[in-house]
Amino acid sequence: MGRLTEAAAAGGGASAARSAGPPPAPLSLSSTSPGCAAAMASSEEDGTNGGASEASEEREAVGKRRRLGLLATIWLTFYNIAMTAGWLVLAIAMVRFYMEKGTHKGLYRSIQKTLKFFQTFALLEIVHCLIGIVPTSVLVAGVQVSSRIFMVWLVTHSIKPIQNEESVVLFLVAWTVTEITRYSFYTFSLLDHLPYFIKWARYNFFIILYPVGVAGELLTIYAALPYVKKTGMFSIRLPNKYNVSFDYYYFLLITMASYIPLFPQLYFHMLRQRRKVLHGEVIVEKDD
Ligand SMILES: CCCCCCCCCCCCC[C@@H](O)CC(=O)SCCNC(=O)CCNC(=O)[C@H](O)C(C)(C)COP(=O)(O)OP(=O)(O)OC[C@H]1O[C@@H](n2cnc3c(N)ncnc32)[C@H](O)[C@@H]1OP(=O)(O)O
Repeated sequence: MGRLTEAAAAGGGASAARSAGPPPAPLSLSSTSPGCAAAMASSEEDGTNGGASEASEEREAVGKRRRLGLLATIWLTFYNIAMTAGWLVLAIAMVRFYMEKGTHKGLYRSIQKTLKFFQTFALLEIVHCLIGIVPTSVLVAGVQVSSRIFMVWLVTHSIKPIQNEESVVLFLVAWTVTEITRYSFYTFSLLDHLPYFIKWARYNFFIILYPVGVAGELLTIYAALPYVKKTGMFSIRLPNKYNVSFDYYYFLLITMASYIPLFPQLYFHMLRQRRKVLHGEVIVEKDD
């Protein structure tokens, strides 16, 4: 039996509304539940939603907002405006730095406080999913946010010699452009005034920016390896009274390897979202 799991959201873009129905399955990176084969069908072809009028979309948006609750809507609007502003400040600081100095050396040092603050603040995204005020899967948001926190605090902040690597600029630029687009998308969606170019940017930029960001992150971890091996930082050697050992060098290697299964899942998740939001496709789950 086919089961409709994601309503086409083509017209109104993504409104933050979440409340009706249970939270997404937390144990799958996919937006579809395990054991089900997801089949994509164009709403225009099957007529499930393609003909929805603007009035019904508007009613749907209003209904969603009501269910979400005033407090959650106010909080999310504040959160998204603050995050858009934060990443804009970061973008301006980076452009100004490069224009004044003509080099990327010292860039990370000059913007690190703002970066750390706003990227760490993004941990709230996991909380938003957990308490159900946004419909994103906890696991998808968790992998996305924790990999960023890891890059910021346990790699770039902690391993000073790599801060001037070109790869750091690569992921900084990818993150910054992505987040300005993403948070302004959420903000305008909540305010029901989403310009098409922001929606378009949100669901097209990632096609290039995701691989660029991932390349920047992996190259930065790679550049850190010799230093980590030489210093033995964050590692615990035997013998010790707890009889535990931990090698940060190998941890970094495992983290790099974990991009191989995890990144494609995030990327394909975004491609599915793109088809849903820009092309009005619906996902129909088929139970085995
Ligand atoms: C401890 C060591 C860990 C190491 C792990 C190592 C493995 C790592 C592998 C992964 C690598 C990731 C690397 C990454 O850092 C690289 C980059 O980011 S490069 C830059 C490019 N990146 C991107 O484009 C991704 C950006 N990220 C996202 O889009 C999201 O974070 C993501 C969770 C991936 C996807 O989001 P989602 O599925 O939720 O889609 P939507 O955003 O469209 O949202 C769905 C609905 O929820 C509403 N929503 C969500 N958040 C909000 C909000 N803040 N305010 C209001 N509304 C929100 C949204 O509107 C949608 O609503 P609706 O369904 O009603 O339309």
